[in-house]
Amino acid sequence: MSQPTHPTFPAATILGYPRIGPRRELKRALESFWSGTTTETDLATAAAGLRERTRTHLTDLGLDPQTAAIPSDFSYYDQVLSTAVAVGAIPERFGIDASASINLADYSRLARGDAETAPLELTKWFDTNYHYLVPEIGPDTPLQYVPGSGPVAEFVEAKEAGVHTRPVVVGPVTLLALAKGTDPLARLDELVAAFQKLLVELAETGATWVQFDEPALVSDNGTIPAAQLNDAADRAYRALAATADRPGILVAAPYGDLRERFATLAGTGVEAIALDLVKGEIPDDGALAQARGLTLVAGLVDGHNVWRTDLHAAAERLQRLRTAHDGPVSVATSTSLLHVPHTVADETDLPEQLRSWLAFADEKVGEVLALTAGPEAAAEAFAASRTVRADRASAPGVRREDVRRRTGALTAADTERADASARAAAQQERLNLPPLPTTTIGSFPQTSDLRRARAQRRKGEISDEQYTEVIRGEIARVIELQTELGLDVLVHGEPERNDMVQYFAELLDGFAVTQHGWVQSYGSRCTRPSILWGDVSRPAPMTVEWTRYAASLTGKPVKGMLTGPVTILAWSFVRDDLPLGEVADQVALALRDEVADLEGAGIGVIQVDEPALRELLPLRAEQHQAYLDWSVRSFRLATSGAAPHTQVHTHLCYSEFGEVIDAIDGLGADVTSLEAARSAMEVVPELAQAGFSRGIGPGVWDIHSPRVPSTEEIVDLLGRALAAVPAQQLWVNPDCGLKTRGYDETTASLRNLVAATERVRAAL
Ligand SMILES: Nc1nc2c(c(=O)[nH]1)N[C@@H](CNc1ccc(C(=O)N[C@@H](CCC(=O)N[C@@H](CCC(=O)N[C@@H](CCC(=O)O)C(=O)O)C(=O)O)C(=O)O)cc1)CN2
Ligand code: MET
Ligand SMILES: [Zn+2]
Repeated sequence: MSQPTHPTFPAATILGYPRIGPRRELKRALESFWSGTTTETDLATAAAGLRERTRTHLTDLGLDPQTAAIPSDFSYYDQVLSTAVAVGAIPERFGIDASASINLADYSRLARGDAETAPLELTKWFDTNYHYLVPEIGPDTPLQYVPGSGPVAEFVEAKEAGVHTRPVVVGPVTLLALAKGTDPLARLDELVAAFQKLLVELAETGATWVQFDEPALVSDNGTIPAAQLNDAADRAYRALAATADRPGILVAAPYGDLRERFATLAGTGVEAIALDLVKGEIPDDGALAQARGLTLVAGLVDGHNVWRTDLHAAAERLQRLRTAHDGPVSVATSTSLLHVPHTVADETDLPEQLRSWLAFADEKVGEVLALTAGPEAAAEAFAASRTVRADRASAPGVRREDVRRRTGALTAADTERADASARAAAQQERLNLPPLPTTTIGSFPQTSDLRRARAQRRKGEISDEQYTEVIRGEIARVIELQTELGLDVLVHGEPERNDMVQYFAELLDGFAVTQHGWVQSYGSRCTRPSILWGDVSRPAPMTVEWTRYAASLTGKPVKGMLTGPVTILAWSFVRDDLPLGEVADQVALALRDEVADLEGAGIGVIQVDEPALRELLPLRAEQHQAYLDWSVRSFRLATSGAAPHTQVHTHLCYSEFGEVIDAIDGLGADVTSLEAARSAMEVVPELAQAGFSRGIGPGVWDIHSPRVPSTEEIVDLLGRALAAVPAQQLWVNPDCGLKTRGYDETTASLRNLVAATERVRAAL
């Protein structure tokens, strides 16, 4: 069989670019479409404008507009959803014709659900704070390529605008590895057949290269056993490579190391493989021998963090790869730039020195180009890279002896509390809670009034005193609402927090925050990850006044609310010059002081959220234990200064808990609330089997959807939980905080939650 020939792969490229827009244009366009303020055409026009801007901008930054160097990787909501839709993998319950192009209302319905239909499940994308929609692929799910799909339309749009792009889709192995349903892998051949049609259509429209993202191949955390994954990669790419008329195939493996799967892919007939050389290693000579003639795309610029690249070190590795590999070597980012903000140039409020250490998406394009040009041609960039690294190493605040002395003096005793049953007795005596206590996870709806007040304070339009009054007014309203609803453990509602991590980062030393550094978390929702650049300490209490005020308004217990060390690290850009465990200890000690101050203010229940505990779990099994050791230890360090009669809660969400069940137990919290509603409480028996004996609050209300759960539904969920754990262990709460919900559904749902609890209590 004659191999198709393909134009040379571009020397410099990126694996993807942020699609939300430098001022979150896509967010605004989506949200106004969803609210009915604008039409589908308005949304499509806004998106086309963003894509046009991206192509022009990347061209201006120096990527070649003619040789497939510019990726076309747009998605209205999520790239996994968009790929699933392109191959027609749409669950029947949505009543959508999977063989035709989907409209944006239906596309949105898959992501968001509606009154009758539950949306696709949302979960974490590898070890990032990005969330994808879980494809549902069972034996009967339709799988057929939809002609004129997103990747083709986007390629054609760019071509007509004079830019020859490289379409990016999620690869077949990753799509199935992430899917739920009975044995998704059994559908591999049909899925590959659908992708073959995509390849043919792309070739017909003139595409020369296509990128398949296959991050599942760098992980062994998935549900598919390693051998099967390797075999699937082999089968899928042999078949794709055998497609008669097709573009060149680049398989990208971001977030880790392909290991033995590199040789597997190399043997399939694909033309190019992109390696994450930030997280992974250069393949050994034996593996490279099998890749002779292939293009290797060296991911040397970190797509997942914001520090400027050490260009000399990267150039040295590039040279090593060029020497060892018999074939072309290109330069790229290690991952899509989806995880970093657009540009440092917008951050005019950052201290100049810190700013000089950073590279966001646009600056990373410059680094890729400098590496491609080499140390001589790009002498200035190389010199600057050296200067800023030296400057960073010696800058004040990066290393603080007071902070290092305190972490250096820690002992095992600092992570131990009194015996759990003694604690439980002391807490019950103090709190006197009914069986099945009801509570919420912390935040109440973030209204536009609150966000506006924060924006006004930032611009100096209202004073700090006026802002404080707005927040106190909201706290009083939220306390009154919870009292009226009859909840048992109240919260202040977190109205003062722009974000559960950024809020703390703004109050801790060692962090900086950005003005425009928005990064997509899911759909239209974004965060501005903080930058943890130096040693961390707490100059003053951070939450005590708000909590004390809330507690002064009620006789019921009010839960203090903190974000845990692991989550603060996971949702920030963290310094790369100190082991994560040491950074976590610094953050934990700051939180430990906050716990002590909350206790001092008379607060008897304190929740330390760790929703990101699972997120940072390494993608390779042999690294799990070391991670769980430091992460669990840092949580315990933050919380174990609490007196026995202080009830410590924790909260986890947004993931499959299976692999971290023992770690959840290891956190040692008196009460643990977890997301559970969509999975019908399956985590409760898992915890019970693992011997978990402290309080459990499995979520009974899926707060990611506007649907109000009925009283009967909640009674049913509580019944399932009670089948696995004794009543005295069970708490009743929603899946997560309510900040993204409105007040109507919040009030109605909490009313049903309390009514259901009363019904179940009466039957105990
Ligand atoms: N960091 C983080 N990661 C997380 C979560 C989380 O809560 N935080 N939760 C999980 C799910 N992910 C989520 C991520 C974002 C949001 C979210 O609601 N984000 C908000 C922004 C939150 C925020 O930073 N708000 C700021 C800024 C708000 C804003 O847009 N201000 C306007 C002006 C406002 C006005 O005039 O009305 C502006 O700057 O232009 C504030 O409240 O102060 C959004 O996209 O809309 C929710 C969940 C997992 N990962
Ligand atoms: C993503 S976990 C959120 C926990 C936080 N306390 C809240 O209620 O919003
Ligand atoms: Zn949560």
